[in-house]
Amino acid sequence: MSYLLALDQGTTSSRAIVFTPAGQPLAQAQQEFTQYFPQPGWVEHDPLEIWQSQLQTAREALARAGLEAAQVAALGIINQRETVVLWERSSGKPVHPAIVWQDRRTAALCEQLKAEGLEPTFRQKTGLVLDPYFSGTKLAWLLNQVSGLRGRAERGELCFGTVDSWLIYNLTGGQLHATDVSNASRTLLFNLRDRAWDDELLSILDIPRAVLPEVKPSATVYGTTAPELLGAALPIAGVAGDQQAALFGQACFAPGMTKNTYGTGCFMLMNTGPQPVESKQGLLTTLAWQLGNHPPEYALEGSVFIAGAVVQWLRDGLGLIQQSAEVETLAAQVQDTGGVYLVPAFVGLGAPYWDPYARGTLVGLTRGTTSAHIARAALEAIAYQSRDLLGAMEADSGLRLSELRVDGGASLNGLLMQFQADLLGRPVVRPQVAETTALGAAYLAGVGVGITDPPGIAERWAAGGRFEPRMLEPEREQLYRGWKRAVERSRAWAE
Ligand SMILES: Nc1ncnc2c1ncn2[C@@H]1O[C@H](COP(=O)(O)OP(=O)(O)O)[C@@H](O)[C@H]1O
Ligand SMILES: O=P(O)(O)OC[C@H](O)CO
Repeated sequence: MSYLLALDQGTTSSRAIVFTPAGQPLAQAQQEFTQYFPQPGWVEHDPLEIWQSQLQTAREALARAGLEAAQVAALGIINQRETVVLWERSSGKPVHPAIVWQDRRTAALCEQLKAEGLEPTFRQKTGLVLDPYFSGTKLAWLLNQVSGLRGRAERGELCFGTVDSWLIYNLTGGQLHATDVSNASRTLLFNLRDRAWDDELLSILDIPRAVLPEVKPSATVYGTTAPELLGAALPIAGVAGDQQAALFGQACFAPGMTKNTYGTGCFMLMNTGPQPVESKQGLLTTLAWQLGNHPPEYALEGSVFIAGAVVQWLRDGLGLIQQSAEVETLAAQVQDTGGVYLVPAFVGLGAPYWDPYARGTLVGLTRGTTSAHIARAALEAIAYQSRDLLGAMEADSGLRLSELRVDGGASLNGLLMQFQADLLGRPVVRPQVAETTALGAAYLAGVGVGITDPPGIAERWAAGGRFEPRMLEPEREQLYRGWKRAVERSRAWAE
């Protein structure tokens, strides 16, 4: 009876996993969906394809687990964050393709807001920076650029949501227009301390309140699914952004505990406890979660836009490998990159640089450079970007990390994890259950219906692989200096 169903709506695929009450995955289903690149720097998804793929995976996972929906105690939703969906309140029809977090179309609007001196206001109230990454300027773009939408939004005919809201709306048969605090904290419209939509920010971006969802805790009963969808009315009891959910799934409950997720991008989050910590190093301050009526917890976050996606580029763009996992064998053909650095600034650079005009750069090539050197440079770039984040995080928090908990698709790569440990000079630890983000969704839902709690989750967390640093400090620092030089070459390129 107390199985938990996690819906993990990621950037490139929808996934559903059924977990046992003890947090072990029982069955899963996954579906990739289409990525649209209508113009350079633009990235879109079809909201209906997101919904359909998510629903199908939920049904498949339940079928594979051999469970009736009625045996599931609760459902949790976690999602790619910041991506904007706008739909008709009455019919549920999207009025535009979803604008994905990676989309850079609002770079000029962000520049304009900065030129008007508004960045400190956004930073102080939301913990974010003025970068096209976040939802607010994407929603403003839709209302300003697509004919007819503003009037309809003002009349209350449209709903805005991040992907969690879109799924909640569909799962409840159009009954609920809601989001959780962690997703709201990624919109540029939400006041971190008041935990409410902020009138001043709404007015700057000219967003009518009527489009906004109701904001709720991350673990609480939102409502129930329409019974015909999954075969029973399941309580939706956990909702969070996927990166915050991974922090939860990694049991990072004490201030200072940190995880890094290596998926499409790389997202390092440090729990900072019940108070938001302002970053001086270009990191974000974000809401980690709120469990029922308890006070919320906050996190510092470093967001890197391209991590595992650089491996996809080696596969799909360059054709160097057939499958992502083959990158490890190719990179292992050489001992080092032979001085080659790849800066994967394909959609600009996120934390701590925040340069939407940076572009991908490959430097240090010689006649001796082979595909193996490039593959190795691609993997190392993921680790260098994470080192940038860790350095910033330790400077902001004043803490020194004793180890880094890792998860996500690319964390399965042993060569990358060893290089990461070497480059950080700290142990890197992978948990036994690799599906940490989905596990976070299940746990949040479990907390929402009162069948689990953080101490129980922390007790169940168990280490799987552990990578000890082996590199000597002079080599580590020399390599890292090279990376910093390479980053400089990539910057302000598309300006
Ligand atoms: N063995 C591997 N080595 C490096 N990268 C990998 C490996 N396996 C998968 N990846 C990368 O990990 C990413 C998928 O991880 P996942 O956690 O599922 O991401 P997301 O949730 O962002 O879709 C892809 O970008 C893929 O290229
Ligand atoms: O889809 P993922 O797992 O790469 O996560 C995307 C992030 O939530 C974007 O902020």
